[in-house]
Parts: sequence; structure tokens; C-alpha cells
Amino acid sequence: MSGRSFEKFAELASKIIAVGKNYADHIKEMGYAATSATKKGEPLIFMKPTSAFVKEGSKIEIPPGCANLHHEVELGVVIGRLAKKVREEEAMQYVAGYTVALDMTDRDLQATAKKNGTPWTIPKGFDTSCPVGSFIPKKAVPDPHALRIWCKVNGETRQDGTTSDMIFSIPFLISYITNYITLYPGDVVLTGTPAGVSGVKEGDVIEAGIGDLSKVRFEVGTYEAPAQENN
Ligand SMILES: O=C(O)/C=C/C(=O)CC(=O)C(=O)O
Ligand SMILES: [Mg+2]
Repeated sequence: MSGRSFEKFAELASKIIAVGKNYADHIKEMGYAATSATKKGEPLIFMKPTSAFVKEGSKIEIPPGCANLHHEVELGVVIGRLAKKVREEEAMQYVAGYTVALDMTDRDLQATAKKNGTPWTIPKGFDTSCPVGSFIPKKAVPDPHALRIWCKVNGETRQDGTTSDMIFSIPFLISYITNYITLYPGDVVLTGTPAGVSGVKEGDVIEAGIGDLSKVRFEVGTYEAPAQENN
């Protein structure tokens, strides 16, 4: 796949692997003791379907019945080569670039899933739950672990963190994930969110960015009910 075609990563048959609890301040705000959030050495991994992707110009849809939709700004790592059982030392060779992403979460459904021990597929994977920005080539980012990531809602800063606070580094995550799941060109790894997640409602405008490299703007739309049959 050529470098330029990665600009279309959100239209390719790619998958979205997400990492949770990768920033101590977010772990704390969710009510966990930082040390007990993950088993030592093992990140929390979940997936979103590609139907979750939404690009600028389209709205984020509130999922059915959701009263507590949260934004989570994250650095997205775009994979450039087939990656299977990759060693940590070589992992960066498999990165094509980056994107700013939002891990939109139906927090109430997620809380219910956590209580019942059921998967996060719907709370994290509903349509439009992964808004993404444009592709940032790897060469434009000298150090992906030294980037400011931020998120504003209606102009007010809600999240302002740095990727240097990630608990598990990008090479570690790629190595860990590819030991179990092969990554393909165009796949995106969401690397977790810093503190400041909060609720959004219809009409809110979410802006998010990675330093000065990339910025996105999304409006929160409403839930589109299925069309009624007319007979
Ligand atoms: O366990 C919870 O209450 C919530 C965890 C998350 O939503 C994990 C993430 O998606 C994240 O840390 O980015
Ligand atoms: Mg997240």
C-alpha cells in the first residue's frame, strides 16, 4: 500500500483495536486505584467495528437510549505493514503514521456491561463511536510519546494531556497486540485517553487535536430513529 493511500485508512477494510486504562489520571477519575486497574504487564484491549469510523463533516450520532455519551481523545496509530508477532524493538517499523481519534463511549451502557461482566461491543462500538482526523505521516512526528493531546467541548477545554504519560508505550502495545491479533495495513490502534472525559449532548461541538499537528471538529447529532413503515 502506498504512503498516500493511508490517507484513506478510515475507508479501507481496517480494524480498530483500542487500549483502555493507559493513563493513570484517567484510571483514577474512573474510580480505580491506579495500581489495580490492569494486571501488571497486560494492557486492556477491546475492539470497535469499522462502521464506528466517522470523518469530519459528518455528525456523531447519539446511540439509542444513551443519556451519558462521553468523549475520550486518543492518539490513533495507523499500521503500515502486516504485523504478526512483532518484537517491541522492531514495532515502530510497522507504523505508517498517526491520527487524532475520539473513543466515544456510552458510559451508562459501559457501566452496566462492567457490572454484568459482558463485553463493551455496543457501549464502545456503536456507529460513529470512532471519529477520526486526517492521516499524519510518521515522518511528521519525531516522538509520538511527546505529544500534547487535547479536547474541547463548545470551546471549553476538557482534556489536556501528554502522550508521555502513557503507561504502555506504542512499541509495547504493537508487540503485545500482534502476539495475539495480526494487524494489517490501515488498521488503527487507539492508545487510551488522559483524564477529563465528560458528557456531551445534541448540538455540542467537540474539537480535539494532537499538538499543532492535527485538529478535528465534530458536532454531536441526535439519535436517528429507524424510518416507520407507512401502511
Ligand atoms: O473501566 C472503565 O470504567 C472505563 C474504561 C475505559 O473507557 C477505557 C478507555 O477506553 C480508555 O482508557 O481510553
Ligand atoms: Mg478509550
